[in-house]
Amino acid sequence: MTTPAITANGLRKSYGDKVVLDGIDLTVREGTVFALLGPNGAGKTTAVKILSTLISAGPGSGEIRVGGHDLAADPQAARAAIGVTGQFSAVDGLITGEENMLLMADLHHLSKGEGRRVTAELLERFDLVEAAKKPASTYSGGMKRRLDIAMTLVGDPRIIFLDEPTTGLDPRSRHNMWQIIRELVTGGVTVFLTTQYLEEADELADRIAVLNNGRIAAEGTAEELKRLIPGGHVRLRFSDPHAYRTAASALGDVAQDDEALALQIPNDGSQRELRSILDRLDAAGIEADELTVHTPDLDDVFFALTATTVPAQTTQPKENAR
Ligand SMILES: Nc1ncnc2c1ncn2[C@@H]1O[C@H](COP(=O)(O)OP(=O)(O)OP(=O)(O)O)[C@@H](O)[C@H]1O
Repeated sequence: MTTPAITANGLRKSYGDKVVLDGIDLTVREGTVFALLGPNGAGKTTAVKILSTLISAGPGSGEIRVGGHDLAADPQAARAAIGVTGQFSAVDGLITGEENMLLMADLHHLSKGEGRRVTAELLERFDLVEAAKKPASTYSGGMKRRLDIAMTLVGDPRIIFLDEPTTGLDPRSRHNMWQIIRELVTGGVTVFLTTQYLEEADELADRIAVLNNGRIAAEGTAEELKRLIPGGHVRLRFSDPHAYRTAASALGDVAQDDEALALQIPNDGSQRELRSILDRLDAAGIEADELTVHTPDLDDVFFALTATTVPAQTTQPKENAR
């Protein structure tokens, strides 16, 4: 197994007596997208700032490793492996997109020729050739974000932190950004993303952690998280009323819709529970005309986990599935 791109144990940070991160553990596998989700003020940006060496972790934090380097012992080496874009963007509005890129190439000590070559290639890749000679302040939100990512890639980072990369973008620009992120990952880059958009995490992330009240309220794949909360069910529809009634009695505790000849059975979406329903139908010699599995969407999960009345869960998602 390869070394994870990022690991953090017991990450803590307080401002005065306000505890922002209360001991969070994170592991991000290489070449994957990890999404840190949370409501406003949950501490997402703080976590990104610590992991990307912009601020130090609080006292009592455990070991943090980024790109294989211990952040406390060798922050410089970790810094060389990462790129950061987002709320604290490096784009200078007063100079052109191209000049921003060339400046970045200088910062990375590329030769003049190499800097120009990389700049031209990235401007092309991020569809910024036409705008290259215009001041960055004239760019749209989507163009600025693309320039920001292009600037980050000048240093050829293996790990990229994207802090709310699509906040404020229109749907088309958001989809463009998602495509860019997917291409980065296809190229082997690890992406650590923060977002308030559940749809974004659902679309992009291999794993999602929900941050709430300074702790990880839950972590897993989108599917695992959706299974954490009630509301999932299997719906069976029949065309034959006799089969419908036989199924209802074979399955026992089910909600019946006599008009639609449909049965609704509470289910966590797991293969085991689904098999048990199918086995009972088989044993009764009945076949449904239609079977659909409904899992709650990530919105349901987010609201359930970040509601103030819900206590933090720190165990593995699968064990909390029911
Ligand atoms: N430098 C600072 N000094 C004092 N408090 C701070 C500082 N930086 C952040 N905080 C506080 O820490 C908490 C977490 O902030 P953070 O920016 O990490 O949240 P976030 O999850 O990124 O929120 P958002 O989605 O609104 O960006 C907030 O209550 C914020 O006010």
